[in-house]
Amino acid sequence: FCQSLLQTVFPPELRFASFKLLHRFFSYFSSYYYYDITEIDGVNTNELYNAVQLYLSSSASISGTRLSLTRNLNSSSITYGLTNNDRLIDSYKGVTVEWEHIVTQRQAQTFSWRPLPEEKRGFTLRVRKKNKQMVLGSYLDYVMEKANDLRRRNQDRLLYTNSRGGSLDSRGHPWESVPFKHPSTFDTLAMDPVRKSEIMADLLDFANGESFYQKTGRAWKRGYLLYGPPGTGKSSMIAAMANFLGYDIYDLELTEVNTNSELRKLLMKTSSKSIIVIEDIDCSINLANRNNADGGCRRNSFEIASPPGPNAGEAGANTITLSGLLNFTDGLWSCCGSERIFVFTTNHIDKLDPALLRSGRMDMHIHMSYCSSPALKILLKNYLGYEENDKEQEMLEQLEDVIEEAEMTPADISEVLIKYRRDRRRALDELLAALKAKAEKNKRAKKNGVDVEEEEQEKRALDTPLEDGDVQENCSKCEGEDEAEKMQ
Ligand SMILES: Nc1ncnc2c1ncn2[C@@H]1O[C@H](COP(=O)(O)OP(=O)(O)OP(=O)(O)O)[C@@H](O)[C@H]1O
Ligand SMILES: [Mg+2]
Repeated sequence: FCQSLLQTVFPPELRFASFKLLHRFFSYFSSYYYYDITEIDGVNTNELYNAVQLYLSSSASISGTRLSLTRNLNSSSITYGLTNNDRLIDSYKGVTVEWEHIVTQRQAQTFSWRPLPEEKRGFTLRVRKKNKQMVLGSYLDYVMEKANDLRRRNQDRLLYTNSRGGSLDSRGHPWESVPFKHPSTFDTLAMDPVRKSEIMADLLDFANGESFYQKTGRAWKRGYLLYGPPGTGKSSMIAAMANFLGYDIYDLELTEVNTNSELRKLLMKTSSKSIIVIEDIDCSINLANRNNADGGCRRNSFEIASPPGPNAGEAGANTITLSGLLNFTDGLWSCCGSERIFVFTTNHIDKLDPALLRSGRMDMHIHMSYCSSPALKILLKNYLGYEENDKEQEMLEQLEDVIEEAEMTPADISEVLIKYRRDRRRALDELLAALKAKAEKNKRAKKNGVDVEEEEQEKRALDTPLEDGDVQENCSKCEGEDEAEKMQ
């Protein structure tokens, strides 16, 4: 009755004006500002709405009473969202703000090119007047940044390969991507724990170092060289890095790339927050140490050795030079994107030119070596569920006595543990026997001056059955080149 009375006595304009006056009056005396962030801004989606939804999802998952659950395409994680009129308190650098999620029914729609959703959704941000500047400035930037980070982490990792060499597909992309779900993490990686935490700290420093790189005027990139015998965990380390940082991986097969400009196109099409990997760099780059006329040694010009091209007649080296690669990794091209990690792996660090190894290129050299005692404990724990204070303590001591001399790779040790994983005692006995046999062999070899590693690789190469047209590859896949040429 009152409402209808009001409507008859006061015309709509007067009512609207008085509401506006009242609103002004209250907001003048209120100590808060209110900011509305609607989901649809006109006809476009409001990016800030999505970012707030994602940002609050992490805290909502903890304190929200009624949540909406979503899972995006290509993601294995669930995102929690606030539902109708739910509110959340957030604090940032000592400032408290309140978020409220408002969901209302949309008035019946007149014709619209893009039908709008039935419900009108939005957030209202309540901020103390004195904190307005800080909230509208760094707080909202922080929300956007956290939301981007969450979005990336929620998305599954992608592995990009340049299987087409450097040529572009119909969309102008030189890379092909597949979902990358590699189980390797720093927990599963068997290596010295001290070294492992140094690497993780270095990676975090890099990922959180945007302002440092800006301040020092350095390109926001970092190079890691993983070196060591086959089967020591170099590729596993790369997967662990990607999972640890939530970065995608670009597996760059240099021998598929023909020219420096193709290489540049490939590298410029990589996204930030990614790891660019060149495995077995000593095999992809043929160290051609050329002497110039007067016999002096010109700066090594490296040509990429490549097996004959797709057409039988095409043979010989590509025109990519290592300096072309270094020009990119050195940052000349990092203008097109930052926050990139380069990882080169090799079985033979001694074959690499110091120019490649200097800091600023390969900033951190990581030696993935034969299994040590601390690494063995990690493998026993991961494969057999073995804990330090288990009753087989005496057996562990016997293993530790022989592990260094045996010089066995984690790959070989994992093989023994996998084979007998259902019978822990048997696994430990078999492992001890294998370690003792290897240590014995090393001792004999040292006495006769034989390089066991080389011998093992040749044995492995001979054991691998050759397919038709397959080229025998051994000794870190590159020394065998002359044998390979002979066999062609
Ligand atoms: N340090 C390690 N920790 C845990 N597992 C390992 C480790 N090293 C090797 N492995 C096991 O051995 C297998 C081969 O390891 P990986 O491919 O990482 O070796 P690699 O050093 O890259 O060898 P290559 O030089 O031949 O490429 C992996 O699947 C993994 O299960
Ligand atoms: Mg590898």
